[in-house]
Amino acid sequence: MSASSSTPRRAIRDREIREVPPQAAGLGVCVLGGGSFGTAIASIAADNGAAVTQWMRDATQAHEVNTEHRNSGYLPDFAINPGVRATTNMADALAEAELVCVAIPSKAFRAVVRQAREHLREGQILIATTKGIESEGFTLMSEVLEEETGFTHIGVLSGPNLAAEIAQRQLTATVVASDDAYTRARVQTAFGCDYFRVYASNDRYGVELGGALKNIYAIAAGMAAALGMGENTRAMLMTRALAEMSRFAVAKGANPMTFLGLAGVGDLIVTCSSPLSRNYRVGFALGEGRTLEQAVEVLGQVAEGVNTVRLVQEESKRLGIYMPLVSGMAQVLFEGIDPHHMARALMGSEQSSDVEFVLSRESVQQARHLEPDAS
Ligand SMILES: NC(=O)C1=CN([C@@H]2O[C@H](COP(=O)(O)OP(=O)(O)OC[C@H]3O[C@@H](n4cnc5c(N)ncnc54)[C@H](O)[C@@H]3O)[C@@H](O)[C@H]2O)C=CC1
Ligand SMILES: O=C(CO)COP(=O)(O)O
Repeated sequence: MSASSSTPRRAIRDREIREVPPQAAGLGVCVLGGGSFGTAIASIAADNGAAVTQWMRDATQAHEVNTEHRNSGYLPDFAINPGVRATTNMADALAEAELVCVAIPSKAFRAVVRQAREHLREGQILIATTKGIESEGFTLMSEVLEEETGFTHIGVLSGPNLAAEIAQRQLTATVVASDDAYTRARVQTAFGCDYFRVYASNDRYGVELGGALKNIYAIAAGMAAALGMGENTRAMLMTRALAEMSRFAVAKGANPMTFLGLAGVGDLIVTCSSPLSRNYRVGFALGEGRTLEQAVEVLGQVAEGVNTVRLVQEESKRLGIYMPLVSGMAQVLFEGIDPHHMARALMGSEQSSDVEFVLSRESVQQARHLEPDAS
């Protein structure tokens, strides 16, 4: 499908976009990764007038992006901005880039950054968009960027950002997180436009951790939906998920306030509500009675949350952080516990405080041991 033969809806949006001044004209943007999110953000930057290259390993896919302006493997129904130039040549992809976004699943992220390393230059901005954790050392993706390059301008892009909706130019917002003001400003210039808002944060760790953690609860929400559970259940799950993920993140050094933003509660809402989320779909398949292997195979793409459950379960045990939902999910995913049974067991777990920053868990526990007349 060429840009000119795209759907009427898309054609209407194209006309709207042309009225917007290309604020990123002259800015070189390179996206590493040919999957759905990489393709979606490459197209936003091109809509903004940036000179965009997209590196991918598959030559046939690169040819399709360059000639038909679509990516049939990952976003088959959407036209890509014809300004995106795809290539399998890393040196070529990075040559003119001021801003480099890495959209590669966590398992291959470091390997691809190492492949890119010899073509990168200090002064370039490096942005991680992957919501996953590396097993070795519980390392987040922007930390991998830092470790592998030692560069100054490093950040994270994360938020409620389903790629298929961005590709339709649905109104969307995200967060760029970096302690470096220059990085934040350049990312806002590259991607901020009339359908994509880019808010700023200086809590890189919290924003990045939020994106990774919410995948766990998206699996749980998909499972709950398949089991026929209602909206009360979903609201309880999402809110307790927020309590649990904030508790973990604060223990790891993040700012709890970050979790009130787009990369915390925002991303939690979207991925716990949408079958477009791959993590939600894995959970749904598990709730239908499939094994984890079957669920992952049917999906055919990476659901980062599966590995994240295992890593967060280990890390929370190591640090002594109470995470009943993570423990329950680990039992379902890796020990074959029936999801319904797990949900019932969770209903019997500790009834602690609602918002721990208002009333601590310790206060609730202490009060339980008081005599009735001593309250
Ligand atoms: N799809 C979405 O809606 C969103 C995804 N993300 C995050 O972005 C990350 C990347 O996501 P997607 O683009 O959606 O992933 P994807 O699963 O659609 O595609 C991954 C891409 O990485 C490539 N890849 C995998 N291993 C590789 C290797 N060793 N060398 C070179 N290329 C390799 C694949 O060929 C594919 O092009 C994910 O981990 C996800 O957490 C973030 C926001 C939204
Ligand atoms: O992170 C996402 C949306 O913000 C996409 O989630 P999935 O990886 O579950 O598709």
